[in-house]
Amino acid sequence: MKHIHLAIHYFKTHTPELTIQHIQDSEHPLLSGFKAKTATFLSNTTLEKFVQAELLHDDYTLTKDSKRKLLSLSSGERRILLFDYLLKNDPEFLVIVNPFDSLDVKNVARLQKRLTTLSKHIPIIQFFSRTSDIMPYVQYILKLEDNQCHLQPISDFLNSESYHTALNLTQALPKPLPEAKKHLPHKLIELKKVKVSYNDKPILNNISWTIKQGDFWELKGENGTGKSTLVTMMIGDNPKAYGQDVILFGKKRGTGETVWDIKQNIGYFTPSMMHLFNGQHSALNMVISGLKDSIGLYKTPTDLELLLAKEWLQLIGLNTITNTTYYNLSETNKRLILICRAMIKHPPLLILDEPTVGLDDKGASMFINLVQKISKDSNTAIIYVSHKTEAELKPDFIFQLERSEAGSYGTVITPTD
Ligand SMILES: Nc1ncnc2c1ncn2[C@@H]1O[C@H](COP(=O)(O)OP(=O)(O)OP(=O)(O)O)[C@@H](O)[C@H]1O
Repeated sequence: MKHIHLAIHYFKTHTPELTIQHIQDSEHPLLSGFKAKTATFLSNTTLEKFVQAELLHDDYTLTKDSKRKLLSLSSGERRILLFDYLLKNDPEFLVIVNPFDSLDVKNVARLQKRLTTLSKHIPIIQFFSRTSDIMPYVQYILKLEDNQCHLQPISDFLNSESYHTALNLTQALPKPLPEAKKHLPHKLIELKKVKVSYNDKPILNNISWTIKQGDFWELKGENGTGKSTLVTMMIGDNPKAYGQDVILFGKKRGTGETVWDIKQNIGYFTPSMMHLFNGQHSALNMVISGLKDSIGLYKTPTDLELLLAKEWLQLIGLNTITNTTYYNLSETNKRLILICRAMIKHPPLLILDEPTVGLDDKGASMFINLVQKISKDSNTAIIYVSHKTEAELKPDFIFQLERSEAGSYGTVITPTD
């Protein structure tokens, strides 16, 4: 029997669970194969349930063989474990929600192969953000309109899609406030022969990396090679930096500087921090709050601060929505606002950890445009961590982590156009 496989554009406003309910209730003749079947969800929400079960009830279902806690695994390792577990249990039909997020190229290929095999035996529904993630076996795009299911052949959908929307970034990047100017060394970060191991397992081996003012770096490496570990060394969050040759903003780690001193110099963004910002603050106040290092705004801003935040919103074309509640913005606009919030102080270093995960093609393209603008027009150094190759990114250098028995070692690559 040939199964129907669907893809659905993933919007955070519609939970996959509710959409699946509509599909199962639908009388559409092509959807009858989903009725009265139990869906297995390969999703972050499912993963989060296992994490909570571990934290709250000492339930080690996923990690009982590895004897490691889920939270001590890298984000890719966690997802692979979940997929292995769920796929072993003979699902009746599968719902996969952005299944390739946080996976390296090899793991993506491995999962694609397994899904292709499974598609011969069970129906699969894929929620996607990036069109390039849609699996070749998918026959229809499903759209919900007024709770009714509409199917469009995949070829019609792909022919009608326009993938890239550039942000019209003609304006200059707003300048920092005059008092924000700081004297920092040309070499912002210096790591020399850094080693990290966890429970005697070597993770990083002799990593030497210098990040200078204004550099634009992409940090790459397979799942579990130590990218996040390396980032935590730089943002002052990893005690393993003590006693090693780690110089952050001119000061050797462990010579009296506080984590706060270090973080003052860093703007940081990763999608998992989005949940911190679900308050009722306006878009404008969210940007200004970047000057105060607070989540919302609790003090009346000065006229200069207001003007500066408006310039940032104007840069990204959102000057008409200054008073809109951040919560009600689209996913893309929320992220653009959070980058402006991180950048309003012109921090010496901006770290973006898998920043486009969950964005659709247009959103990712706009986001990358803004990152490029920041790299060209400011003295802020950027570290961009990602598995996804974004053709438009164009970093100055790539720091590539390669796995070895003795821990990962790092290679500097200068991309050629
Ligand atoms: N606290 C910890 N205890 C034990 N092992 C750890 C701990 N933190 C990280 N590790 C291990 O160190 C290795 C590197 O993890 P890290 O999160 O830095 O990798 P990564 O390159 O960011 O991976 P990914 O691409 O999957 O996010 C992994 O194998 C991880 O399981």
